[in-house]
Amino acid sequence: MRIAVGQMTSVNSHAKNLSVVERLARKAARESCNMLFLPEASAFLGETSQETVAQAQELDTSTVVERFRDLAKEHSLNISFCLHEAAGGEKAYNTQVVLDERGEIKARYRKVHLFDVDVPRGPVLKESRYTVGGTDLVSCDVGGSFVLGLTTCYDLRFPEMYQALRYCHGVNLFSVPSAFTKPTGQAGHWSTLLRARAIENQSYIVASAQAGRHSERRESFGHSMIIDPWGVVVAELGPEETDIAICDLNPKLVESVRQRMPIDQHREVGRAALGWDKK
Ligand SMILES: O=C(O)CNC(=O)[C@H](CS)NC(=O)CCC(=O)C(=O)O
Repeated sequence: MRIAVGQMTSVNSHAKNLSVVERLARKAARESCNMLFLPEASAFLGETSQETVAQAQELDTSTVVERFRDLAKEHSLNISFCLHEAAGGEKAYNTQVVLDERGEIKARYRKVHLFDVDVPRGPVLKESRYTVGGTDLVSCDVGGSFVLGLTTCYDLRFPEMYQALRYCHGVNLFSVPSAFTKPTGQAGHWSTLLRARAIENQSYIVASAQAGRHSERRESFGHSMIIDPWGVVVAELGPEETDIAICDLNPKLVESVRQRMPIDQHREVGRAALGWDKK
């Protein structure tokens, strides 16, 4: 399966973001990719929480979702993208959607861990002010040989979520669409945690990131990457560019890493204390 990780600088306009997404999808299709992964808030990145909630979409009736579905169909491309989904009342879900190559919704994941953080030398962000946290772990089959585990941004700091997806859902590929802050990215958290999740779960990681300046008040770290199950960064984008990077995923590499280093059989605490097991 050939995949593309897409990077962009979303703003508070569906139309502007969709025209960038169209460009990335066209390029991914031209490069014979089967799947395109887009960052958190790929459809809309609000400058205020009120704006984000006001623009939240209903998946079933949204014309924005329809545009993504048309793109998937047109290019015969599986697409992972993110938007805020209306939750009723004053809040929204921070949702990742996976479309198949016919444009059908294959999976919907509502971000579980909300970023309520006073970032050292950075902004104070309080995601829970406008977002309702999800409660379900979500995975889906992609490309025949892969089980994709859906996670979003700040989830990256909660390794137990990745382990639950690996051991209970049989995941061997994780998506981590993100809008990582610059200070936490510059401190090395982004690449270190992504590589750790890949190594400890012996799985591919596709981390599509927002990049550069969205508005006067908001900037993201960029550096989208694809990491293989041995922890090697096999594709990476820069701090600001809008582009895709490509990788051919090899299911045999997952198998050989897991066979040579069988941590699934050695995880004494995981099995005894947590009771997680393979599906
Ligand atoms: O709210 C939106 O419009 C889009 N969502 C985000 O930007 C989210 C919540 S504020 N950002 C993160 O989770 C950053 C995590 C991070 O940077 C870290 O863990 O260091």
